[in-house]
Amino acid sequence: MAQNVPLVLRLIASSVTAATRAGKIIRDIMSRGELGIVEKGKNDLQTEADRSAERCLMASLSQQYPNLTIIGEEGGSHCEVPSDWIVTDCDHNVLSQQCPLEYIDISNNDVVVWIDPLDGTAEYTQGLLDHVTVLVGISVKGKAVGGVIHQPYYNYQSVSSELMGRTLWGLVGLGIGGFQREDPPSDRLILTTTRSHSNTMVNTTLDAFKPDEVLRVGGAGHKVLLLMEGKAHAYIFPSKGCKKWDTCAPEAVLTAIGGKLTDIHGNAYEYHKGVEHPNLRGVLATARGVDHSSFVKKIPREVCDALS
Ligand SMILES: Nc1ncnc2c1ncn2[C@@H]1O[C@H](COP(=O)(O)O)[C@@H](O)[C@H]1OP(=O)(O)O
Ligand SMILES: [Mg+2]
Ligand SMILES: [Mg+2]
Ligand SMILES: [Mg+2]
Repeated sequence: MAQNVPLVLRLIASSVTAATRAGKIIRDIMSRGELGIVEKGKNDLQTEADRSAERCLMASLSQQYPNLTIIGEEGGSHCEVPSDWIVTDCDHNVLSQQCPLEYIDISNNDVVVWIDPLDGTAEYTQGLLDHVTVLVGISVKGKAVGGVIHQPYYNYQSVSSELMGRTLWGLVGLGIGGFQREDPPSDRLILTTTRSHSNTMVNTTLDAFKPDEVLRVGGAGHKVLLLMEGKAHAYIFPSKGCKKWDTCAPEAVLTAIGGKLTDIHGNAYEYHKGVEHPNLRGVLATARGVDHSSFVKKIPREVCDALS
């Protein structure tokens, strides 16, 4: 039955189960306590959880979609993975959805999958566990249209390990699942930004908005969740450092819910397979119902010039 379902919907349905399995691997590695931290660059860590979660996602998706371009943050080799890391079942709720007409005839060549096996690595190593997400983004003809965000430690302070975690998905033109959206308050301005990759440009920009509150938290996935939960109006990161695998899934899910994610000039990023990986012009994302262009206009001129 799944074979009759259009590729994009099938991919989201497979990504929901694969991302959930990857989240279990991330929790198991933390419980064992051997993180195997490697420094990839300045302020840029990788752990055994990043490597193992990526191998789980890569093996699971490439087995089912052998002709698809799949790009993962950790760029790991395709070595053997434990058989119980390969999950090939689909989420039935996603499969039963009506696919928007524009994606019915999409072929393998039109699609690139962007995988961030563990977003918020710095925070993971510091025990800020609910900042961690697993991101699977699906781009079609260069646009971020589908996404899965799995938060393996959602509710970890209040429920047992079998009950913690949540997985949400979105497809532009269809909507979202696994999540109840909320609007941010109308009487105050709340911004969210990086906690581990801040600099003068970030702080100058935030000051220009005169916010009532700034939530400095980890992860691109986590910050977009805050926008969709009504806990912040905008996610502002006027700096280099984020990459396509950080923003593809969050952009798609946020767009599907009515929000927007662009560079700081208000222009969309491209996600085709030849694109450069870094998001060189920063990130600006706004919640549904928030005027994105008014945020673009308030970014200080010198910051725009530095990221042009
Ligand atoms: N300078 C950087 N070097 C490496 N990764 C970065 C950098 N800045 C941002 N990122 C990635 O973007 C995510 C969002 O940024 P931040 O948490 O600082 O708001 C980070 O969790 C990290 O993803 P990852 O943890 O998957 O490597
Ligand atoms: Mg990383
Ligand atoms: Mg990331
Ligand atoms: Mg990562």
